[in-house]
Amino acid sequence: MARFKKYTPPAKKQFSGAESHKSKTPPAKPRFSGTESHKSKTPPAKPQYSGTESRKPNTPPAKPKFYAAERSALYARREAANVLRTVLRGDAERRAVASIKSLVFSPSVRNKRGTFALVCETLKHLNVIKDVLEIANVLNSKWKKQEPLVYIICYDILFGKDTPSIGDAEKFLMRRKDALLSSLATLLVRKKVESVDQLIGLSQPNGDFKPRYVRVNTLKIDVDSAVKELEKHYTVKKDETVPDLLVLPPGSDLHAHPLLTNGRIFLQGKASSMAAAALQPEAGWEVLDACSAPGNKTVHLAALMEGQGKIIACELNEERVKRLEHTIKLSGATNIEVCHGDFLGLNPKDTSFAKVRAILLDPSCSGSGTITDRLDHLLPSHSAVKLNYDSIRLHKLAVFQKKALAHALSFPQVERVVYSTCSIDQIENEDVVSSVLPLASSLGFKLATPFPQWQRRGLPVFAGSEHLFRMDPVEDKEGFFIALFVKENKLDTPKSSELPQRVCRRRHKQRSIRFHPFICPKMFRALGGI
Ligand SMILES: C[S@@+](CC[C@H](N)C(=O)[O-])C[C@H]1O[C@@H](n2cnc3c(N)ncnc32)[C@H](O)[C@@H]1O
Repeated sequence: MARFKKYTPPAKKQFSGAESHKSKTPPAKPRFSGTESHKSKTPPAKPQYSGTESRKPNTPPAKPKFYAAERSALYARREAANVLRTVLRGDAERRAVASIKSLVFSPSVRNKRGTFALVCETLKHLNVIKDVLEIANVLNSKWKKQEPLVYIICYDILFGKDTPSIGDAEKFLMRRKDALLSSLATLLVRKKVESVDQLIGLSQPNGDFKPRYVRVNTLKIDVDSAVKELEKHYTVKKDETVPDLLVLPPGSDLHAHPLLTNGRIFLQGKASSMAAAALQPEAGWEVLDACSAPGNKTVHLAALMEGQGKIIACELNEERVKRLEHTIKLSGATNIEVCHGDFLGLNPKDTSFAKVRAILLDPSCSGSGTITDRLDHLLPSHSAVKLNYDSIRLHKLAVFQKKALAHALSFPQVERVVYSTCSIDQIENEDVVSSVLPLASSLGFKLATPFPQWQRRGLPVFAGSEHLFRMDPVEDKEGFFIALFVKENKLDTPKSSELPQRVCRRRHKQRSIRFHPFICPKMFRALGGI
C-alpha cells in the first residue's frame, strides 16, 4: 500500500517575521547555550578563549556554558575526522565511497551542519595544511596515525573561528601553534603568494568554484526586492537565462540569512532551476511533478504558476516525502497536493488527471553531472575521480527512466512534458529520449527546443537530438540534461515557440502504494485497481 495525501497549507503565521527554525532557537543567551553547535552558530567571543586565558578569579560562573560549547566543538571535530578518514581512505584507494554529504547525513553524526562545514573547509585547505605540517615537522608517530583528526584541528587553529582548548590532540597542536603559523608564513613566501586563498588556488587549479545560485521565491518576494536585500552583503547579479535566479560569488554563506530561513529565497543551482523554466506551466494549469522530493522544482513550478492552478507532487520514498512537505511549507505554496506513491502506479485515464496539462519528470538518476556538488572535486585525487557507476546500475536506472517517460507521455490531456536528469551519461539521457520517440510521435508529441540560445545541445546520436539541452560539468560547472516534448498541435502557440532564453540519486525500493488517512478520494480512484 502507499499513501496519498492532500497537502494542507500551513497557518500563515508560520512564515511571518522571525520564523521556521529560528523560532526554535532559545531566544535568550543563545551564543553559549549547552545545545550550541560550534560551527553553525555565531562563534563564541574570542577573548574568553584566547591563549592568555586571563579570566579573573571572580569571573561570574560562566564555566559550564564555556565547557558545553568547547565539548560540542570537540565532538564536532571527532565527527568531522571520522567522515574525513572514510573519504580520504576511499579516495586513496580509488574506491567509490558515499559522498561527503551522505556520510555527514548518516544518523551517527549529531552535528550535521557543523561537521559538513568542517570537513569541506578542511578538504579545501588540505594541501596547505599538509604543507604546513611538513614544514613545521611537529608530528610524532602517535599523531601521524591520526592524520584526519590532526588535519581538522589544524584547520581550526590556522583558519577556523574557534581556538581549540580541550582534547589531547588539540592541546598537543595548540602547544605547537606558533610553529604552525610560522610554517604557514614560510609557505606563503616559498610559493610567492600573499594570501591563503592564492595558495588554495595554486593547489586546486580547477578550483574556481561555482557561483552561489539563489532562486527567488516569487510567491513571497519579488526579484528586485530580493536583490536589494541581498546586495546589502553580497555582490548580486541576475542570471542571464533564468529570470528569477540570482548569481552570488562562490562560497557566499547564506545558510542563516533571513531570506533563506523564511523561504523567500531557495539555494537552487542553475541547472535545477532550468527544468521548471523549460516546462513553462501557465498560471491556472494542472501540473504533475512525477518524482518530486525534495521539492525544489515543485515549488519553482508553483512560483511560475503564480500560486494558481494545481500541482500534484508525486514521491515514492516516505522519508523524502517529509522533505518535500517541508519544502512546500517553507515556500508558502498552497496549490500543491502531495501524493505518496509510485508514479508508474498512477492511472493516466483516471479523472483525477483529466486536466493535467504538463508533467515534470525528474527521475532518480546516477547524478554523474553533480561531481562538484558531491564535493568530489575537493578530494586529493579529484582529477582522476570518475564516478564509478557500474553499468548494471546505470542500465536499471535507464529502464525505469524509459518506463517513466513513456508513462508521462500517456496522460491524455498533457501537452508539455519535461524529462530532466542530473546525469551526463548518454544511456540516461539521449538513449531514454530516443527510445520513446516512436510512442511520442504516435501520441502527437514532438521534441521542442528549450532555451534555444543555449549552445550545448544533445549528443548527436539521433536525428532531432539538437533539440535537447545539455549542461557540461566542466564548462557549466554542473552536468544536466533536459528534453522537452510538446504536443504538435500546441507547437505554434506563443508559449512553445517563445521558450525561455535562458541535484538525487535514489533507488526506488517499493512499488506498492499506501494511503494516508487523509487521502484525497479522487487520488484513491486514480490508482485504478490498486
Ligand atoms: C532526482 S530526485 C527529484 C528531485 C526533485 N525533482 C527536486 O528538484 O527537488 C528523484 C526523486 O524521485 C523519487 N522516485 C524514484 N522512483 C519513483 C517513482 N517510481 N515514483 C515516484 N517517485 C519516485 C526518488 O525517491 C527521488 O526523490
